[in-house]
Formats: sequence, C-alpha cells, structure tokens
Amino acid sequence: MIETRDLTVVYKSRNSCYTALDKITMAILEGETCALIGPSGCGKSTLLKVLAGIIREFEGQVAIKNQPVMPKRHRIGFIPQNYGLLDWKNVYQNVTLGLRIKDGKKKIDRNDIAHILDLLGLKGLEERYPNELSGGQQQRAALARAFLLKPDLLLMDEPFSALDAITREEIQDVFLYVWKKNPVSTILVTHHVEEAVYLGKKIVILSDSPGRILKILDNPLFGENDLRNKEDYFQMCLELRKIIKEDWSK
Ligand SMILES: Nc1ncnc2c1ncn2[C@@H]1O[C@H](COP(=O)(O)OP(=O)(O)OP(=O)(O)O)[C@@H](O)[C@H]1O
Repeated sequence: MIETRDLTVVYKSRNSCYTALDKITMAILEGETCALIGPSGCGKSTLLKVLAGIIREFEGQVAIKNQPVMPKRHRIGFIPQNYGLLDWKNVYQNVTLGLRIKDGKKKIDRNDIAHILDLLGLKGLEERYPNELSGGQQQRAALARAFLLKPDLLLMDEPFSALDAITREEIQDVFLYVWKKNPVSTILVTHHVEEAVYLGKKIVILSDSPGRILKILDNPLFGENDLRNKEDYFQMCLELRKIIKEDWSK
C-alpha cells in the first residue's frame, strides 16, 4: 500500500514560502491504479516527486509498503513530464537504463525488450537519440523504460500528453495490457476526464492551489472490456466533469 497522511509541501526560497500541497491523506492499495486530476499548478507533480523520493522536505507521513520512501530500497518507475530521457543515450540504452542500474546487465531479457518496444511502436528506432525522436516517440520510450523496470510503484506525470488522440487511446490500451499482466500500483497524473475514468480504479480530485483532496472516487468500471463504447463510461465521465466544474469553481 502507498499511503500519505497530512502530506504538506512548502517550497521555500530566500524571501518567500509557497504551499504546494496541503494535508494530503490518501491510500493506494497494492496493484491499484489511481488517476490524479486537478487544475494546473495544484501540486500534482509535486505529489509524484515526493512519492518518487525526489522531494524530501515535507510535513506529514509518506509510506510505501509501511516504509518511508527510499528509492534505493523501493523499485519506483517514474515518468516525469519532460520524459527524463538522457540525450547522450540512444533509445535502447535509455529504455534499459533502469534495469541496468537496478539489476545489472545480466538480467536484461532481450525478448522482453523487443516485445515492449514493438507494443509501443518503437521497433526500428532503437539506435536513435532523443533529439532524433518526435515528442510522442520520446514519451513512448519513457513508458518502455518504466514498463521494463517492472516497478513496485509506477508514477506517471501526464504520460500520454504528447500523443495524438488515436495513438493516445492505443497506448492507453498498451498500458492496460502490460498492467494486467503485471498489476503494479500506479499513480498517473492527467488533465483528461476520459483518461481518468478509463485508467483509474481510484480517481483522486485535487483542489486549486494549494492542492487539497476534494474527493476520492472508486471507479467500478475500471478494466471492463470495450469500456470506451459503453453508456456507463459516458455517464461516469459526465458525473466526474460535473463534480470538477462544481468544485473547481468554488
Ligand atoms: N521548485 C519550486 N519552487 C517553488 N515553487 C514551485 C517549485 N516547483 C513547483 N512550484 C510551484 O508549486 C505549485 C505546484 O506545482 P506542480 O508542478 O506540482 O503543479 P501541477 O499540478 O503538477 O501543475 P501542472 O498541471 O501545470 O503540471 C505551482 O504553483 C508551482 O509554481
């Protein structure tokens, strides 16, 4: 389980303090997906960075499997907004980087890598460097790296934002396919209501800055086959949109 209790993050500079997150209390069960939705600047990335162990100065408690966050102990896959690819490494080197660091060269399974690269439409691009890829291809390379790591916790900051509408749906399905084979606890930040309903078993709605929890919804439709074509899906999207409009305009 991933838990935060009264998590508060204040960014401090020389002359000012800025509260980015205000008393966030939430829990994600083992193998659950959670979509985090909130207005721009409400602290979504900040929350992921705390869970990834990148931000260490905070108030309150944060635990992964009952232990404080320790990137060396926990296997955390983190896809930041800028994808986090290394410019001087090619696609193959980038996607295998996490594996090499965590497990060493010997554990690298070339078939697994080829399968994931194929699923994500990156076959044939292995030798390219990030500056030779489109934004969407870079984003898919970041996804490949995170999937291959087989993390205990997967954190994704707007992971499909650079993709066109159709590719986005295809890659969302690739995510679900990979997740169903290996149901990793996942938190994904999204600005899209439809994406939150499609990919979140739990949907956490944050307020405008400083981010507070407005509502946590359990999504009974998560994982249903052919969900995008179902009436219940449209209804749930409408409901979520209504909640957001009411709460964010307060
Ligand atoms: N290092 C920092 N120092 C000071 N303030 C920061 C820092 N990083 C972020 N902030 C501020 O904290 C707030 C939350 O930022 P954060 O990036 O977490 O928001 P977000 O919800 O992810 O935004 P978006 O949806 O636009 O990506 C913003 O007002 C931002 O300007």
